[in-house]
Amino acid sequence: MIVAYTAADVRTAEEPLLAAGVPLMDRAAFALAGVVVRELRARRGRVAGSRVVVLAGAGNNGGDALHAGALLARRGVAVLAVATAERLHETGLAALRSAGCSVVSVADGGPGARVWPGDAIAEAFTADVVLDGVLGIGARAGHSAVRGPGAEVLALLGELVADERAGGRGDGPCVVAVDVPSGVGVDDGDVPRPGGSNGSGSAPAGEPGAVLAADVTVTFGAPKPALLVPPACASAGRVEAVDLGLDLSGARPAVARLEPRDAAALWPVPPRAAHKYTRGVVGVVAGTPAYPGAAVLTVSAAVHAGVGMVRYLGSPGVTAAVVSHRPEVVAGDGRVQAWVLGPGVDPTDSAQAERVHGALAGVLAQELPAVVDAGALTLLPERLAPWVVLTPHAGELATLLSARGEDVDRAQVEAEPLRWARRARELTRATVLLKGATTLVVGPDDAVYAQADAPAWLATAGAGDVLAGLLGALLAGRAQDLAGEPSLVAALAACASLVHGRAAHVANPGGPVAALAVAEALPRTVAQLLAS
Ligand SMILES: NC(=O)C1=CN([C@@H]2O[C@H](COP(=O)(O)OP(=O)(O)OC[C@H]3O[C@@H](n4cnc5c(N)ncnc54)[C@H](OP(=O)(O)O)[C@@H]3O)[C@@H](O)[C@H]2O)[C@@H](O)CC1
Ligand SMILES: Nc1ncnc2c1ncn2[C@@H]1O[C@H](COP(=O)(O)OP(=O)(O)O)[C@@H](O)[C@H]1O
Ligand SMILES: [K+]
Repeated sequence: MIVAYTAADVRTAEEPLLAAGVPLMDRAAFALAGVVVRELRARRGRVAGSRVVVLAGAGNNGGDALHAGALLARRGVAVLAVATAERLHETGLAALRSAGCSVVSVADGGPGARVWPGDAIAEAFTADVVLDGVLGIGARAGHSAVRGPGAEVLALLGELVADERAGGRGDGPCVVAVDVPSGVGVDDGDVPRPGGSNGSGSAPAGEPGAVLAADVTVTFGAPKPALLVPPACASAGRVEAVDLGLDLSGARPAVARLEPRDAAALWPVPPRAAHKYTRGVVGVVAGTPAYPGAAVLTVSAAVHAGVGMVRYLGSPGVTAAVVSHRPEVVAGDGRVQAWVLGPGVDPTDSAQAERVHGALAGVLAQELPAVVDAGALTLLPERLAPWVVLTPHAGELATLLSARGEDVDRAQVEAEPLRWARRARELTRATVLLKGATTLVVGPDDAVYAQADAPAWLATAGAGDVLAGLLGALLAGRAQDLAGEPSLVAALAACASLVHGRAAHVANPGGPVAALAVAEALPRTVAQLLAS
């Protein structure tokens, strides 16, 4: 599991080490320089003779970058530091100068010759590596946007680098972010607008913010939430965490990301003496005559995920389609350990709406775990419970929140997904799984998971139905454990997202996938996870 800690928790953990004179910055800079050396070797085939531009802000983040620059210079790299502030980290600047590097400044009164931002950008864009050490965890929450001349350099260089990457020429610089890409909301993953503020001013997904997107982020002590949470995580590139020996055992992880071995440990493997009822029964209310396919996809996923039994409830016509596709399915009501409610359910279909309401009453009264998706998201009572997992995409979350008095649209949810997923959890008391390229889960006690396991090929109609069926099977399979451990529900939701994403890879590595193929890849995916 990868766990991220807030800036405040990392600072608190640094304090005793700094007080004891542990040279944390030296460790950070040494590791940072090591990553740059590896990137230079891999991308340019050499270290000595390469060019590195260090963008350095006023604080310790700049200090890390300057010390790393000095170490690189001693290995024959031509290093130019560009100061984005009037004053730079003192020992970092001294180390850089004594290693023979040049320093220029885009800030008035800064060290070295004053240069225009355009000149600094030209130097950076033609370098082999750019180190982004403008701002780290010193960014103020809610106001993380870089201020001053550094903002212009980062924004324009960011645009050039993005264009170059999109063109696929491969001759632009490798961008290495120091600790975090400068300017992101460290704890919430926001990306501010160019020249703007955070919050409602955040850049909508897809638009560039004033952040220089990194190829690699070298993060110190522990990953920070922004490296896992969208939209900022899209600017982090590969994340390399450097162990500084911080003791974070007293701190609560702010965000977690399950890895395959975690998912394997969470997966319900039937014991020798299992029978279908001990393995769990999942009830599915999905599909309407207008959307029969959603029912087929949901039950297919549940069957392939390996549940003890699937019971299906729907109109006679849809039931016939379901059973003809999946003869394992049992049609009609009966006892279940978990429910999946809503895929392909048109809320105006009174028969299905009634089944959803009936199931929900049992869910709340008997503490039965449930997945609530798509059409059923508009059929909910005000308050739910943590064992209910809502699985909206951004548009559905905006609708759900708007129905509860929040003034928010899809673009705003995409700009601040963690904030709005948390708000939905607060308002409904349910566990919230917000689907996207990175899927967020916010569970009881505000536990947050961020999973990014899927290829973009998974963004296809019906993929959400597969996730709902898969998660329902998982909840049914672990229903007994859930009763005594409500926080498990969020971990299981994250686990389902991981398995779903990996199944898309397994279904057709490197190419397009159909939703049904993802469901059919589940048995192999789970087997691979359990074997690894
Ligand atoms: N402690 C250690 O030994 C270790 C620390 N580590 C490293 O230190 C980093 C944290 O360093 P930090 O605390 O100095 O904060 P940092 O991110 O450099 O920014 C503060 C400076 O930026 C300025 N500034 C603030 N907001 C701004 C804005 N919006 N736009 C522009 N400027 C802004 C602010 O100026 P002010 O606003 O106060 O005038 C201040 O000068 C951390 O990320 C990690 O890299 C690791 O090496 C481990 C060892
Ligand atoms: N860019 C992307 N990369 C990876 N996965 C994605 C991306 N966009 C969406 N997904 C995933 O694809 C699925 C789409 O689900 P959903 O929007 O509910 O589709 P549908 O309602 O048609 O089934 C979700 O699991 C989501 O996390
Ligand atoms: K930085």
